[in-house]
Amino acid sequence: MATTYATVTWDQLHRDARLLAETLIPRGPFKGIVAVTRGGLIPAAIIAREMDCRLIETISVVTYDEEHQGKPQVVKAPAAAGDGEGFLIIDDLVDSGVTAQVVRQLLPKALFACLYAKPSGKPLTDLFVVEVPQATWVLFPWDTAPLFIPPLARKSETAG
Ligand SMILES: O=P(O)(O)OC[C@H]1O[C@H](OP(=O)(O)OP(=O)(O)O)[C@H](O)[C@@H]1O
Ligand SMILES: Nc1nc2[nH]cnc2c(=O)[nH]1
Ligand SMILES: [Mg+2]
Repeated sequence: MATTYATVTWDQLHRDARLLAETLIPRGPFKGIVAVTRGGLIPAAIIAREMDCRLIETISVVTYDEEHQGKPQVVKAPAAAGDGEGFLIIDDLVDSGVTAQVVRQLLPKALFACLYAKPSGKPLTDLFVVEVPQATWVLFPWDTAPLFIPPLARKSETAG
């Protein structure tokens, strides 16, 4: 597990997805979007809305599966996207790049875009919005919940 965390709020995610849509529009039009589930679903929904795209396919890749000794498994293939020609692939992030590599092998003609990219996965993307250090763990809004923090004054009372 990474040593530091980067928390992404709903607002930030929405802004970053809109920024990505803005840079993607001149690269289109696209026949459809392939969302990499599950993390790519919400970014893909925001981008599809901005790009006025209604054909949404999904691909699901499980990478950390002990049963298959860590070999990535495609548990849902993107049947409607063929070899990817004219399609846009959306994921939330690339880290090691393993997921992106599997997706690209299945859809070699598609464009791969994501919101956040760590250095190892970056070469596998065509477009991303923000680079994140390799040792940082990105906390997405769906991974987190607001937490009560005691006032500083009360904290020092208990410490004293
Ligand atoms: O570059 P990688 O090292 O492959 O990591 C990136 C992938 O990891 C996360 O998905 P995860 O497999 O955790 O599943 P989820 O999208 O269902 O949460 C993230 O959404 C990317 O798809
Ligand atoms: N939420 C989350 N999932 C990941 N999967 C691989 N890297 C990451 C990360 O930094 N954050
Ligand atoms: Mg994912």
